[in-house]
Amino acid sequence: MIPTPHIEVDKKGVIADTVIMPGDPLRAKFIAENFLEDPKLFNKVRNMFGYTGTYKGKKISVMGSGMGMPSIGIYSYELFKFYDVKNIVRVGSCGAYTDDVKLYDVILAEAAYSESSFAEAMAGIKEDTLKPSAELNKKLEEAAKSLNIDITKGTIHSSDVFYRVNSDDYKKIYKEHNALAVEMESFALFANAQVTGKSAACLLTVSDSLVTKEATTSEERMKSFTNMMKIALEMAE
Ligand SMILES: O=P(O)(O)O[C@H]1O[C@H](CO)[C@@H](O)[C@H]1O
Ligand SMILES: O=c1cc[nH]c(=O)[nH]1
Repeated sequence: MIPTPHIEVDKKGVIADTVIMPGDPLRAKFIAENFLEDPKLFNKVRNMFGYTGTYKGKKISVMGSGMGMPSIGIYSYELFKFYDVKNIVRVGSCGAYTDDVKLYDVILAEAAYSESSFAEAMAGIKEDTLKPSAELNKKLEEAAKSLNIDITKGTIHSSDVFYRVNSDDYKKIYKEHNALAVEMESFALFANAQVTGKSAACLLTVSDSLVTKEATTSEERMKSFTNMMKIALEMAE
């Protein structure tokens, strides 16, 4: 079924085996324009920009996912199921739940805990914690090491809500699930990888802290989170 309702590509092979996937489509544009050689725009439906180019000679794609599980649920499923994409590496921003991680630190998700009904609605998956591909994580760790970039490994929280009436709710989630930080997509991405037999992983950069209330600007979030981008690209290479 190509093109799909949300991706206008009508041929297989235009999108690479590995897709680097930030939430923000402008971050996808930034990665394509600053890191890929000869990037070609393949999708602009709903301004969800997707590009294919090469990195150190290897074909690679980068595409935005939008915010939240319904959005990444659509894009990652279409990429895995209809465009034969094998690997999706999310590169996102997150809010720290603990002082152990600081602004700009890079986190490699070892598991995503969520209260979301996405996985159960999608495929009857009842677990509230889903795992990324162990193989992709190993390669991402090796890539980070080769680039001399420190990463923190641990569980993350994939939340359906950005704003909570009780802003201290995170303390309970941190305590019960040992989640280092919060973002809004990985649980659905990992569920779709499981359902389609493909591979997914997630690197996050700490954009703000629920503990200290420090925060980066939206400009910084779009452009300065380059360490996780370099790790993901190096892994694909
Ligand atoms: O920076 P991205 O990848 O969009 O990730 C985080 O930022 C958004 C919220 O501001 C959510 O999508 C969350 O997961
Ligand atoms: O989902 C997110 C992303 C960044 N910061 C947060 O507090 N939540």
